[in-house]
Amino acid sequence: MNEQLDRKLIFVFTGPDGSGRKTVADSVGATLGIAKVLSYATRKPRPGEANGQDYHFISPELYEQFDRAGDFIESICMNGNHYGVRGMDIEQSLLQNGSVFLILNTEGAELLKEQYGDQVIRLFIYADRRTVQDRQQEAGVDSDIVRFRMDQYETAVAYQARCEHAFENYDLAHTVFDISNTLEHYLQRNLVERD
Ligand SMILES: Nc1nc2c(ncn2[C@@H]2O[C@H](COP(=O)(O)OP(=O)(O)O)[C@@H](O)[C@H]2O)c(=O)[nH]1
Ligand SMILES: Nc1ncnc2c1ncn2[C@@H]1O[C@H](COP(=O)(O)OP(=O)(O)O)[C@@H](O)[C@H]1O
Repeated sequence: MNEQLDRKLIFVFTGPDGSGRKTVADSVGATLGIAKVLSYATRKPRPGEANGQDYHFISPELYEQFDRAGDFIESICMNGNHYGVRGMDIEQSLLQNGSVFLILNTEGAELLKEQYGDQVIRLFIYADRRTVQDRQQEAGVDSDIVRFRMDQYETAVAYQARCEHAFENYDLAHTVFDISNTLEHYLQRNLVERD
């Protein structure tokens, strides 16, 4: 990757499903004016979700086409649905927008770190098991999906040790404030280094 892109940062929000990664990430992104790089997903949008806002919702055929072309820098299959990020989207957004953020499960966070090294800052978002389960149930997530996700809870929590930062998420405003402060330090340091 060229030197200009090297200096920009890729913030990856990760952690257990239901911990609040999307909610927190979108709020931090809006607070700091950082652009989101969206994943492509073959699942159907849920009520309230929009194409181009939550995911690029695409058909399995188009997903397969991108996959065969080698577009996905990382890709997973979960509950019969495919999710992936195109490397070209990350690089284009870094060029156009400066630093960017993504929301990924722990495997995706690890693969991005392997690929982009020091440019990737992993932000681990967590809450206790009971809270995470209750939030998903309240949000109307299908009970089979909640069960599947809770089976992965301990494995996901163990990934905290590998992340650059970890933030508990109980009081949303507090979480967003803490993370925004942390990221501002990175962004300012990069500006100074560039002078
Ligand atoms: N590795 C990877 N994980 C992803 C990607 N897009 C979404 N995910 C994660 O895949 C899991 C399943 O997503 P989904 O059931 O749709 O839940 P959502 O988080 O409510 O969208 C979640 O943990 C997502 O964060 C991706 O491109 N790569
Ligand atoms: N701090 C919080 N307090 C209460 N509810 C929260 C908090 N953060 C997120 N939520 C809610 O929890 C649910 C899961 O959050 P979401 O951002 O979708 O999690 P994830 O992306 O980690 O799966 C959503 O209904 C969201 O509104």
